[in-house]
Amino acid sequence: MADSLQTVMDYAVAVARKAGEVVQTALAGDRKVMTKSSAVDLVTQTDQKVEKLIIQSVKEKFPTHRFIGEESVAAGEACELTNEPTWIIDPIDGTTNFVHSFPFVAVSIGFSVNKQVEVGVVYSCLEDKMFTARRGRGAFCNGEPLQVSEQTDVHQSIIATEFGSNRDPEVVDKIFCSMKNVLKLPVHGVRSAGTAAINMCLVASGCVEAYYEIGMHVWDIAAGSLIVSEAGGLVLDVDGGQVDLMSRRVLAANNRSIAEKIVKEIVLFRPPRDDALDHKQ
Ligand SMILES: O=P(O)(O)O[C@H]1[C@H](O)[C@@H](O)[C@H](O)[C@@H](O)[C@@H]1O
Ligand SMILES: [Mg+2]
Ligand SMILES: [Mg+2]
Repeated sequence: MADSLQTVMDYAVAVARKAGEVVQTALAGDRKVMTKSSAVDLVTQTDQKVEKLIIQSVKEKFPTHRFIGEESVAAGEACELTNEPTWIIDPIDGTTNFVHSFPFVAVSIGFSVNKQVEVGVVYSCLEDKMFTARRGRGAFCNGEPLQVSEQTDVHQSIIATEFGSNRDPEVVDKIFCSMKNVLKLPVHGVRSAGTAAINMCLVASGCVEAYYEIGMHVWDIAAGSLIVSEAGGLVLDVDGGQVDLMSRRVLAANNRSIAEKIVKEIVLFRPPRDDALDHKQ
């Protein structure tokens, strides 16, 4: 598999770039907005078109590989991570940004074998930044090596998180409570890029010390998780334990010292797992 992983990586980069071009072109036109799990969980025809393009392209080259794609799962496909080679796809991470032309939008493609992410590609289309990682081979942005921040003092840190798309009052209260706790540590700032994949690439790039979220999905974080760990960071559960990609909980941090401080401030809850949730809306 070692050499074929490079073939997978090269193909994922080419497909992500092609997908990014479609996203950019679509930004110039009208976007028909539909909703999924809630009134603020948005999807457009471009999300669906880009996902089809990625899956069709990959199937031509790797006909036996499996897929977990955000929009295919929304249409009723199983969200099951097996030991088989699997492409984990978010065609547009940051759909709300895309709808509003807020300029952080990514194509995220992870590739896993034995349930372990081996290749991660995040293409931040509007910045034209191609983030890539292969397990054991480092993380890169447009070919330049990435390294997480060396900061160990949480008070000198910027922390990224997201509001998600669940507007259940109890969940919103927990999200805000965690955010308030982090802000009051104090930290230099709290930020939301509006895309999990780009938040993770910001950790990998050393611009923010940590990103945490409860409620995102496996396709939001599969590629980014490898990019963070290959840039020297840690990817954990929000309770500080081992990350489970299907659990919809993640904490990516530059180092353990920062991670431990953030873990203490997060109000924990467990959304339904990706492999247990009925995603079809
Ligand atoms: O739906 P997209 O835009 O692919 O992904 C977003 C999630 O829906 C949202 O819950 C999360 O907060 C955001 O970070 C993620 O990228
Ligand atoms: Mg997403
Ligand atoms: Mg998406």
